[in-house]
Amino acid sequence: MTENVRELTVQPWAGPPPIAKIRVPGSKSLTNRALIVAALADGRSVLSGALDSDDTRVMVDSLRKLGIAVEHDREAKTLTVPGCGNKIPNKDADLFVENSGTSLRFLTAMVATGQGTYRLDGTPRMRQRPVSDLLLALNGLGSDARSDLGTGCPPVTVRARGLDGGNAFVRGDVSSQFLSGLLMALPYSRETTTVEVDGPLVSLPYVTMTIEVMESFGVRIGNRKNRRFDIRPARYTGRPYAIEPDASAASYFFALAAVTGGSLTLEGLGSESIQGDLGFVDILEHMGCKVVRERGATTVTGGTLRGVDVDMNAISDTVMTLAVVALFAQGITRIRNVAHIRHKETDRLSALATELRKLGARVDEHPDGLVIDPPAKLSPARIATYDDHRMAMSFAIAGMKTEGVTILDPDCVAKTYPGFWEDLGKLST
Ligand SMILES: O=C(O)C1=C[C@@H](OP(=O)(O)O)[C@@H](O)[C@H](O)C1
Ligand SMILES: C=C(OP(=O)(O)O)C(=O)O
Repeated sequence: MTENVRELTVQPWAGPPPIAKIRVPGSKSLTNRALIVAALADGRSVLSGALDSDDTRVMVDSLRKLGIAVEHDREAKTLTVPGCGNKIPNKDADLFVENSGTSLRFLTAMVATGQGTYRLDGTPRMRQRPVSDLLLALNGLGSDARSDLGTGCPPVTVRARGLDGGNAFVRGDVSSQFLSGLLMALPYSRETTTVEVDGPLVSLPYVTMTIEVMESFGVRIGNRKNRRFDIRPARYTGRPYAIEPDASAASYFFALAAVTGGSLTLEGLGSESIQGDLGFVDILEHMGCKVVRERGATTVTGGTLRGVDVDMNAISDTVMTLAVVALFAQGITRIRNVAHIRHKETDRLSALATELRKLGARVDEHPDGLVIDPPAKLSPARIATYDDHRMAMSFAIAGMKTEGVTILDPDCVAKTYPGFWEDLGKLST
């Protein structure tokens, strides 16, 4: 790969298809959940295998501003969290979460369990990402949480006086992070709370993940039926907690195996994984890859690829990865039911349509998805990344198969995977 400050031209894979074992860094979603739950807990937690990236750094910085002295051992990849036993030490804090959706939504719910005034803000893009449905739910439980500019987005001020409990409704079709944030905070309400999801719930596996992390720290959700959750007052207990490698990050290596005909084993991501995004390999299998699922590892071996028609609502962080794999398949690929990805780091459907077209694909953009008709031969292109780590990492895989793919602003991968280019480079050496 040749690199300068602003762009990176990916060197196509040369030589026999890759056969390798890889371990990607820790899961962003598990690290940020474990941090919230450990911070509220009684006692100390040691999180091992934790991710160290922009999204987890802003979470750690925010917890420190709340007075919770999280220690980070970079070498050992551990975060040590002295739980505050739900007594958030600082009564006034300004939290800046850059463009981390999980941090913004989870911290907003967490601080509402405290007593004090907390302001949360982020990048200009974070200021366009919705949060009002979470604020409405918190206000229904006795909080005073506002979107300061009246936009329904950050900046947010929470004047916290603890949560009463009772009945809450939360919308589920914009982001599952509202519900996940609420669920993690609600054991600290004064009374039992029943949360009901209004309408459809996107990204469902992330809610299951939330419940599993809560259970690992000793809190069980009572009833859980028809998108209705009963949460009784309870306390988390600090503990050692091991974080799995990130399944969304793994998707780029699974995709590389798929398009090169190689065989890549992702270690630490086996049949026991609690991350929905590992389901990405099911789609690759459908497209013609061979998939071996074991305890502790998953292997994808590339084959002749055919287009698919797939609902990706549950695993939408891998939409961009699939869209790039679709460029190398025979026939059309249709991706459905992911309108919610227009609210993420960028409008991902629009960004994908624009950049896939630069490579020569014919793309129809629908309100909730894309239809991708791959070209006979890809054109060289300069790929804009829209400050979206997943645009950069996904289109890197196109560059591993095609001459002349240049990724603009490649460092945006730092949001979840600062070592991505290095890890990809190591495979070819
Ligand atoms: O809860 C989580 O950890 C996440 C939920 C998903 O967001 P939405 O629920 O907004 O789809 C996902 O895109 C994000 O990267 C992580
Ligand atoms: C959507 C993402 O992140 P978040 O919502 O946590 O900012 C992502 O990592 O793809």
